[in-house]
Amino acid sequence: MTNRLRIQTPQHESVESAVEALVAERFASRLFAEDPTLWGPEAESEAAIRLSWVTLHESSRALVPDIVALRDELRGRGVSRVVLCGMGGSSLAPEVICAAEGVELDVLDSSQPDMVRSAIHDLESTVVVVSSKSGGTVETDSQRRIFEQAFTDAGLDPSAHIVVVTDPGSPLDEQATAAGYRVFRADPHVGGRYSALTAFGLVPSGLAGADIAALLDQAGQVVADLEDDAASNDGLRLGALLGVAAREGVDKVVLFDHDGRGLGDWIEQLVAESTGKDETGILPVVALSPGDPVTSDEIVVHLGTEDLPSQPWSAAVQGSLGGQFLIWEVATAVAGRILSIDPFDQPDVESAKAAARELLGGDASLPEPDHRGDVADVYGSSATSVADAIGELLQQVGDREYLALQLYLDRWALQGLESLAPRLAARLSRPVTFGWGPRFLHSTGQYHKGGTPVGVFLQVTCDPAEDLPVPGRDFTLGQFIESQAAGDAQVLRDKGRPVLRLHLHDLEAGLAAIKDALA
Ligand SMILES: O=P(O)(O)OC[C@H]1O[C@](O)(CO)[C@@H](O)[C@@H]1O
Repeated sequence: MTNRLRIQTPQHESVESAVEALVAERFASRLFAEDPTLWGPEAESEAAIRLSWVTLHESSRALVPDIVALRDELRGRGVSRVVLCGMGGSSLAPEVICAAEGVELDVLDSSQPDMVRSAIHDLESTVVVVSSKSGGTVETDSQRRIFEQAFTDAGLDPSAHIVVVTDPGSPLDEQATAAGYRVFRADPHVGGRYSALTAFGLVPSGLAGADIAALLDQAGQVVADLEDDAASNDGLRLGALLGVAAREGVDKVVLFDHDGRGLGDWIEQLVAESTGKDETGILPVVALSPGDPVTSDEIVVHLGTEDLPSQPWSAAVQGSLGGQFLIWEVATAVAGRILSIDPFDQPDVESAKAAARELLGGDASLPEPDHRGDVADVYGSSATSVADAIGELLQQVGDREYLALQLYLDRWALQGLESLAPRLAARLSRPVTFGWGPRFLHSTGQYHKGGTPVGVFLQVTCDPAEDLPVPGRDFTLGQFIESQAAGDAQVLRDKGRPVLRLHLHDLEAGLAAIKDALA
């Protein structure tokens, strides 16, 4: 498939001169030579260990035969269902790769007890890929423990059904090696959100049946263009467009994927976690239809088409999936350069994790609700009904603000709730993002806490139908997800942002009340 980028901007000269400056300083060839000095002295040490993604189309080749052989061996044993346990960069790329090829992959990126429990079935024919770069992400570690227990209870050997992807020497590497699991060690010089073409993207996708060799070929085909110090370089042009737009205050990017492969969710993490820091950045807004409402501070990007949207700031990006991964990674690195931020760290993600750890470990107490109700408890508002609390929150969405809907619910069971976002955006005439918790904490979570401080937040949590203990830990998943929501709310409030949390005791009635109030 031909790769093609079309852009439209009212600031043609500024974008052109940004591209010319990048060409003059040989940004592209230096990036592909892994030059860590491109983002300034403060970013240099992190960049020095994060740039190997530019060569993955070649260096990841060696993985392909091993993954295909394991897939054949598993299928020979009747193991064909693949569940992926992993958060953010450890799960978003495989989700897109498998969706693009129409192969089944159950992506379990949640700590919601009902959702995790619903993944435990057909164990005899299931392989669980446990993916974590750091090897310390609590969601992933908890899922691993739960599956180990489930396999053992079913009389199955966990080592015959669990495959691990992690960085060499991580705590997970050590545990998994000791337990006799099959371990794929990823390239440690690639950050999570740039890891689509490492073992993190390839192992689960390949086991599920995707053509991973073709994906690497596709990436290889765009390298010559992307490393070229030329004004025609699509990575430079897209990055310059995003960076210049953000500098002009057009700092939200609406992403609509015409191919329906969910590429927007992958770009969302890449752009939000890479740029959303130092109180600046680009907020991605995933659109559900090409006609979703757009505000004047948004740039609209359509994926999988050559047809430019009609908005003044817009782009159309067409191409193979492997090519798109690389083009967006280069563009994000370029936008980071233009915004003078380090596109390879995520400094504010840790603050919410730390707050959740304190709440879970009993070092801090969970907040009491401001109002207790039969259907829902209210936190962060003096209102005594769902409708009034939401009404008050929406009052705080002014001309500069955006609203973030953050639902810590079972995303498999409640698919379709995403449509609340565009409907609300039409009502408010402001951008509205939608995130399933805790998935979004590893994606837009960095931007919400570290980016431009104009977010207004609605959190929804619920009593699980049935809680799930985490084997070997002194907490349940229900306690964990509540601590995650409360921890994130605490960090946001400390930063002066409005956060309303509605905790539903009756899921159906609570969601109906929320939908009514938002409508
Ligand atoms: O692969 P890990 O180490 O489990 O991390 C998962 C995700 O968590 C983050 O570190 C932070 O949310 C992401 O950058 C990363 O993709």
